[in-house]
Amino acid sequence: MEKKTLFDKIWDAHVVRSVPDGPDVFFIDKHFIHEVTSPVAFLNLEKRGIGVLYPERTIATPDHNVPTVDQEKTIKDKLSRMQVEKLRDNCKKYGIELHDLGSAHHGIVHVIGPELGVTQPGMTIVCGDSHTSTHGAFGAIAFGIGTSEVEMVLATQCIMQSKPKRMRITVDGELGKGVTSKDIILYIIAKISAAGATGYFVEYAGSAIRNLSMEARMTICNMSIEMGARGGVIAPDETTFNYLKGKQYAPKGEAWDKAVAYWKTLQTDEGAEFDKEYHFEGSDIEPMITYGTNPGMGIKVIDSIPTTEGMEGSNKASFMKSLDYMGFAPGEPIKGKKVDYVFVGSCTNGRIEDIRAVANFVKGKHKADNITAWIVPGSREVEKLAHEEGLVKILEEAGFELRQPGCSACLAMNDDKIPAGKYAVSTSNRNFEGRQGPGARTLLASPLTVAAVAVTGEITDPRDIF
Ligand SMILES: CC(C)[C@H](C(=O)O)[C@@H](O)C(=O)O
Ligand code: SF4
Repeated sequence: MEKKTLFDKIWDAHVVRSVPDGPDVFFIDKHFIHEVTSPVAFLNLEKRGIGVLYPERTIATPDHNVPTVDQEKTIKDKLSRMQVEKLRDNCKKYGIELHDLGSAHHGIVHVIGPELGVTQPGMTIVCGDSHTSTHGAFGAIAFGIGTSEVEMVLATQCIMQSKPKRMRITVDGELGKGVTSKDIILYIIAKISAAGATGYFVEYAGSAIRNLSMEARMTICNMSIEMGARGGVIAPDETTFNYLKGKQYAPKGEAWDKAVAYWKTLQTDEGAEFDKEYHFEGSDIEPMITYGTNPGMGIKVIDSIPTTEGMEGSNKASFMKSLDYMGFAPGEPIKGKKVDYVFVGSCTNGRIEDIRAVANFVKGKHKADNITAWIVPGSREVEKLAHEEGLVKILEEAGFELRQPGCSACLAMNDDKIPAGKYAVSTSNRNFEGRQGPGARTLLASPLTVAAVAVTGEITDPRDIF
């Protein structure tokens, strides 16, 4: 029998039509939409007089443009208000489930999908958003699409896709103290570069991955896109089933047993071939941080920024441009650099385990005077749990400001911006120029490292202050 990868099994089960040498026509099980990339898609549908084929397969939430204070009031920013209102109108018109501001399951689209149990193994999931890759943590094929594809999915529940190449990244062994899944993915991207997986769909495997919680797995799949991959996937297992069991949209009763039996087949067959393989050792990974302006420019917190030795021409020029933007010099240690802001949030690390990790770390401590500390839950559900578990109290006593759910300072599309020239150590996934505000300087790290930075006011190895 043909040996298949997990990715191929799911892909092949969703091909509606194969065109020789052309893209496959591919069925989409679930479609998430938000206010940024859906309005034009709906507008075009309307112009063409086409409806939404399966409204029950689409789920909506406003997340990017929303303010994270006073969400119950009218949105002040006109463009943001219009976008959120458009989303509301479109959902109403086409009968699409909307998790609106203030409702029990409002939040970042990639946080609420798993939380509701909409995201399940074996599914194909798309959204007009690159970090749709997050959902791959459940053993689903999930990837970001453009606005014209959003339109296509709304109208036909299908898209046309060429099959990507297959890559497997195996991480084996134990992780050291203070090392989190964010460090694993920052380490991988630093090793293979921000373009290292371009054209591939990545499967993450190995004992270090298997041992991670669902939330930690989501952090890894979330950042697959930051190394150019189309998406990332992790085979479902007991951790996945336990997470999903009882969730609102998870199958129930007999349907659950049937689903689990199928989900258990979603493994890469022994001997199946990948186009490219990487192996890493968990024990080589240490707390990581980025120093430059793409997520591949990462080092261990204890390391120095690379020198330009061996770099030439445009590589050297872009490296220096990046360091100039960051206000850093080649070869200098990153530890001890002064920081102005910390941001805990986003679809990478805005879930309850992340907030727990930060709260446990800062309990009984206080943020440094030079730090503004924002903590933004990924969803209302996360916010609720953080209150119930007493985490909000701990964080507020430590000087953190709790804001309402949304993308917030992950990207400068709403009011939460880092001022020009200021340094922010952030649990999000992108450190591009201007990402957190014009001129803002972003360093990506794990929630634990961010907590340590909040307490000392400078780049710190979390292992130094456990
Ligand atoms: C606004 C949206 C289209 C964008 C994306 O596709 O990822 C955003 O979520 C991001 O993280 O940059
Ligand atoms: S939290 Fe950040 S990365 Fe995630 S969807 Fe929002 S803007 Fe994109």
